Amino acid sequence: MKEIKHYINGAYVGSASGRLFDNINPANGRVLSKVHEAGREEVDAAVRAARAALKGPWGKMSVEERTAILHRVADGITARFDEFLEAECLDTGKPRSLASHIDIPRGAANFKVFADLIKNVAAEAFEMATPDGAGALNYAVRRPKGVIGVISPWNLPLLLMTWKVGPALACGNTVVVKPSEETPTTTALLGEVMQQAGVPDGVYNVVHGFGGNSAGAFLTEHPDVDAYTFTGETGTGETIMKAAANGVRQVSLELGGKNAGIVFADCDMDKAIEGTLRSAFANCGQVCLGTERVYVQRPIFDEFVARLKAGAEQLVLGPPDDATSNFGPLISLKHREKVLSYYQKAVEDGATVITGGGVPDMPAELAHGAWVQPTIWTDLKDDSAVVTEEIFGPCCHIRPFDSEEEAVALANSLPYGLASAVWTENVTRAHRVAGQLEAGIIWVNSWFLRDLRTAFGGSKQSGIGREGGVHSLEFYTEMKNICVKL
Ligand SMILES: NC(=O)C1=CN([C@@H]2O[C@H](COP(=O)(O)OP(=O)(O)OC[C@H]3O[C@@H](n4cnc5c(N)ncnc54)[C@H](O)[C@@H]3O)[C@@H](O)[C@H]2O)C=CC1
Ligand SMILES: O=C(O)/C=C/C=C(\O)C(=O)O
Repeated sequence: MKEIKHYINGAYVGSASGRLFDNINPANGRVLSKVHEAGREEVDAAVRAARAALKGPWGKMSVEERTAILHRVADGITARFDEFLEAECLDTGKPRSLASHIDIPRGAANFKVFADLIKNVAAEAFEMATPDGAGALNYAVRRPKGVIGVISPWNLPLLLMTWKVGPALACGNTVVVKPSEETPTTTALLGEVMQQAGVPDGVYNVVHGFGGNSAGAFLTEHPDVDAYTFTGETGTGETIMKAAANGVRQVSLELGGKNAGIVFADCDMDKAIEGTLRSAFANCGQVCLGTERVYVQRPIFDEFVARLKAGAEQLVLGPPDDATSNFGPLISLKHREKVLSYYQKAVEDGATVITGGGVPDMPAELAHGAWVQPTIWTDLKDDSAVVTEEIFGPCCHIRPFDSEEEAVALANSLPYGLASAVWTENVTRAHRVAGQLEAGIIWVNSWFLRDLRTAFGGSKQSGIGREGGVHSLEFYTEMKNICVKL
């Protein structure tokens, strides 16, 4: 059986404790590999390696040399595209069509974009007057923040991990990554690519394990990490923030959502249906930006519900190696329990189940997989847990509204504020509504259209800080003002 080891100081190493855990294929429940679980000892070794590497060749490189290496990392991912694709699909069960268009290409792009950005970004300068008339000149320089702890989730493993590692390395930092215990493989594989691309030892380190009382907690409690970047559940974000408060370390948190889609009667119905289908069901609903609450203006409500139902029922469930499938399993049986508990709650709360609501019949070889039906409900009250809590599954509740004000109030009614989608052909209304929505990302007549130069992150309990473009540079560098008296 294949073993997945930590990658520390440029070498793959096992755990001193010898503790291993199973990496399960969620499509069929079989064990894919055995993963070494890091103890404090391995986490400490990884942090020490990262600290030392800041003072080694990496810290002395020019921006040009560093960014040339990051381009080679991106090219290395592309050269081994099929290996990354296979690993990501086995770990997550997601369709190849999805991972080959989004996850793996973004893994490479995340290095190129930030390598190019760091070369071209200017820093500020201010001339100031002084009483003696000679003046002074202030100018800013950016310096790496230091050792960055990266804690990444399982839904878009390579994409979200490199979204943090790409800019962190472009800015000259070193990293210790703790990938999700559910999806360790592509993060481990990236170590080989880093080595071949000429990334010095200790710059990219990986420790495997779980969250609480395991590698995740050991990393966030480690006093020699300078900052943390995390994507995942809001509660986990709170725990990490508390740990980071010791020593006043900075955090960038991209957390949960319960995102609203608002569909006006003047929308282009074909586009709204296509976009809402993707936003509710892509990646089996396991995208933090996904739409779990759909508000539809009353004149088109029945037609919208009927068409979304038809679209959901056309999804083809199947494992990644089935080229006809476009809908995979959830990440694990444990996560399926959580999603099914909301399916049950919806019925208890009086929902009309428009489609789905349970576990599909799958062929015998997939019977132990984490399969669940795409599900649509109507008729729930606004305070039902199904409508207010993040489910992170392939499901949405559709509710009618009458006025624009009502739709905005409903969308803004929860403590989350990650993303929203607005569907209307009225440009004035689109701008007006987008301006009022309390969310970090608003899509108008689209969903998951990503320009990596833009600010990305959540408001309210959906996160702290923004990454993307220059915002990533803000987080991953320390800006220093130098004031020269002339
Ligand atoms: N992208 C997103 O927004 C994601 C949201 N979720 C949400 O979170 C729910 C629970 O899923 P989990 O995998 O348990 O998410 P999680 O937020 O607990 O896990 C994400 C990462 O954090 C690590 N982690 C967990 N506890 C930690 C701790 N105390 N200290 C340091 N690191 C820790 C995990 O090992 C993993 O690498 C899901 O049902 C979903 O609602 C989960 C994954 C991604
Ligand atoms: O950076 C992106 O394009 C995608 C981000 C998606 C998430 O953060 C998520 O699903 O957790």
